[in-house]
Order: sequence, then C-alpha cells, then structure tokens
Amino acid sequence: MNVAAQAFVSPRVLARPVAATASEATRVALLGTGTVGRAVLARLDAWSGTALGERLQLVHVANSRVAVRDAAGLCPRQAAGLLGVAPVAVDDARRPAPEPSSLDAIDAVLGTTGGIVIDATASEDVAARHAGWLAQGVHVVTACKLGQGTSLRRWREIRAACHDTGAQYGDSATVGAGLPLLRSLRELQAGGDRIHAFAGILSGSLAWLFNHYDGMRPFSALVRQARDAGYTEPDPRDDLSGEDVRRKTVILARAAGFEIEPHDVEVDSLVPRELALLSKAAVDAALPALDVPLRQRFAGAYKKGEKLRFVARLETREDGRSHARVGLEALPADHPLAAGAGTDNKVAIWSDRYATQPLVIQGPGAGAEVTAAGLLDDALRVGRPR
Ligand SMILES: NC(=O)C1=CN([C@@H]2O[C@H](COP(=O)(O)OP(=O)(O)OC[C@H]3O[C@@H](n4cnc5c(N)ncnc54)[C@H](O)[C@@H]3O)[C@@H](O)[C@H]2O)C=CC1
Ligand SMILES: N[C@@H](CC=O)C(=O)O
Repeated sequence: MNVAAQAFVSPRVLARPVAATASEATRVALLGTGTVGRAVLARLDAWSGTALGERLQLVHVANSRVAVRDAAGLCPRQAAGLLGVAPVAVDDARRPAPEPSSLDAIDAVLGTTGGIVIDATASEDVAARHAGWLAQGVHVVTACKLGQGTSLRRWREIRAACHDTGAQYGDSATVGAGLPLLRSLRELQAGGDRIHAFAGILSGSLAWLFNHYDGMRPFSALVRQARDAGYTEPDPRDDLSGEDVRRKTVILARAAGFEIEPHDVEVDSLVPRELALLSKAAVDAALPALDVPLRQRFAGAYKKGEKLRFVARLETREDGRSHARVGLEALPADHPLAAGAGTDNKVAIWSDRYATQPLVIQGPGAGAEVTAAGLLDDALRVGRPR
C-alpha cells in the first residue's frame, strides 16, 4: 500500500474540531487521483470536522476515466473509495456510481466564479484549460508544470486571465513541491529587488537518486525505487531527461522576471537514445540502459573526490540577457549544492540585497504528502484568505 493510501487507514487529525459552517466553504474540484491526488484526498479527509476542513468543500473528484460529484459536498474518503483508489467504506455501495470523466463537467459543478480547480494530473488537456478557467473567475491550484512551464504564450494567457478576472493561480507545488521558492522570488521583487541569478537542485527524484547512488547498485534499480516511492513523474524519463527540471527552471525564471521559452534552457539529458525512443509501457524493462553510462560518470567523479548532482542554473549577462542550463555536474564534495539528503531541493538566489551571499532555500522537493500540502496551502490561500 502506498503512502497516500496508508493515510486513509490512519488519518492524522491536523487541526482543532469545530462546528460545520458549509456556507463559508469554497467549492473544490480535484483532478487526478494518482500519487498526489490521493494524498490530497487523504489530507482533506484528515481535516473533516475541523476549522481547515470547513473552508474547502469538495464537490467533484475525477481521474482520466471516471468522476464522482455532489453539489452538496463529497466525503473525501468516500470519493476515494468510489473511484477505487482507497479502501471502500461500508456505506459506499449506497452512493451513486461514478460517471465517465469529462473536463466539461467542471463548469457545471463549480459554477462560473469563485470555485477552485486543483490540478493533480500531468495532463496537457487539463493544463490547456487553466487560462480558460481563470478567465471565468475560477481559481486554479496546480502541481502540474505544463501550465506555466511550457510556451510563453500559455504563461501569458494565464497571467492575463488572472489580471482580468482577479482569479488566482496557485503554483507553489510546481517547483520544490511547495517549498517557498516562487513566493520568495516574488516577494523580493515586490520589495524592489532585481533577481540576478539562481542555481540549485530542482528535482526531488534526481536529488534522491544521486544522494543514494554509490556506483555499486545498478542506477536502474534506484530509479525503480524512486518511482515506487512516488518521487518521479508518471514517466520517469521526464525526470531523467531533464525535461521536468527544464519546466521548473522556466517557471522560476519567469517568476524572476525573465520571459524565456523552454528552448532557451540548455538541457543535458541522462536518457540514452534507445530509451528515449521507447513507448512508456516498454520503459521499465529498458531502464538498465542507464547503468553503464551512469557508472562511468560516477567513477570519473569519484576519482576526483567529487559528487554528481543534477543542477539548474540561470545567470544574467552584462547586457541583461539571461542564460539557463540544466544537467549533471561533478561538484567538489564540500560544494553547498552537494549537501542535502533524501529528495532535498536546494536553491540559491542572488538579488540586489543578496548580491554576494545568496538567499538559500532547502527542503524536500518531491513526494505525495509535501506536494498535497503545498496544493492545499494554495487552495486555502486563494479560496477565502483568513
Ligand atoms: N510526485 C511528486 O512528488 C510531485 C508531483 N508533481 C506533479 O503532480 C502531478 C501528478 O503527479 P502524480 O500524482 O505523481 O501522477 P500520477 O500519474 O500518479 O497521477 C495522475 C492522475 O491524473 C489523472 N488524469 C490524467 N488526465 C486527467 C484528466 N483529463 N482529468 C482528470 N484526471 C486526469 C490520472 O488518471 C491520474 O489519476 C504531475 O504533474 C507532477 O509533475 C509536483 C510536485 C511533486
Ligand atoms: N518528479 C518531480 C516531482 C516534483 O515535481 C521531481 O522529481 O522533482
């Protein structure tokens, strides 16, 4: 049983119980019941009957196949049971059967303004709708990077829609799985600073892999372990190729004031061509194609006392233009970016006030529970701020 499903078995009570006042609650539609979506449901379930739980009313939960909805409010645990992603409760049999999933249902269930869509998918179809929902006055809270981390055009549409309607876009979970990275960049600029540069570890799964890889165990075995722990993208090649880090770099860069396109980021992929060409279904069996090249890179670094880390960098040049790159680097063992444990992300930010000594933000950068917490922090913030 994975982490998110376990949370349904023994939910933690995270806040003080209070009497229900459903009229104050903001309607929420959750898209995605995978690793992150299940953890969102578990966290909402643990909030049932508490002050935090009163602020969000779950009315729709969907995955790519099926959806359940109830305008009067869904019990998160029951919704998970009905969708087959958690143990089924005794009285679930009396609930209406799930219906086929359709993104068109969101308008009807949330109404036109004030509700929140929580995007816990990795779906291009869902990301393509972010700007449209915002333009209707529906808030969007997302873990998916395809909204802000792809074309500049889509990023501008999202920003314009927020500007026009006042709807908010909660993106904390897109970089650093909820760490205060985007917020810090925005607050520095709101206080008059210009961002000069940033450098850091932006992938939780790659951090975990290179924190654990010792050249002895096959790298592919560790990739499977990271996937099973819920750290990788649905297709781990999105992490190993640097694409996920490219998207995060693009999101951070834009938040830092640099309107770059994805192709402006130089990417050094770890995925050999024969692995890149396979269908998603064939990837697992072919992961050992990573083993020899990674062992060679590890051995080269080890001989010099260096550590391998997958690093993202954005620098500004004298003409004010930015240059960004992501890839594997062999760092001296005492380099600040070589420190860290588990899935730690670590990002150094240089700005006017932090011109020589950077601001450094570090903490777990992947995993269902931290990501779900980041999503729900944003939902509470954009819904009805208190
Ligand atoms: N796993 C992690 O540590 C983190 C993940 N993220 C992001 O969270 C998102 C979800 O990741 P996981 O939960 O690991 O993926 P997953 O593959 O476990 O789950 C994805 C879910 O989205 C659903 N889905 C796909 N298309 C849909 C549609 N059109 N309508 C409704 N549901 C749809 C799928 O059925 C599935 O339930 C990804 O964008 C990922 O980049 C962000 C930060 C950390
Ligand atoms: N796959 C991602 C999950 C969070 O965005 C990562 O490894 O960082």
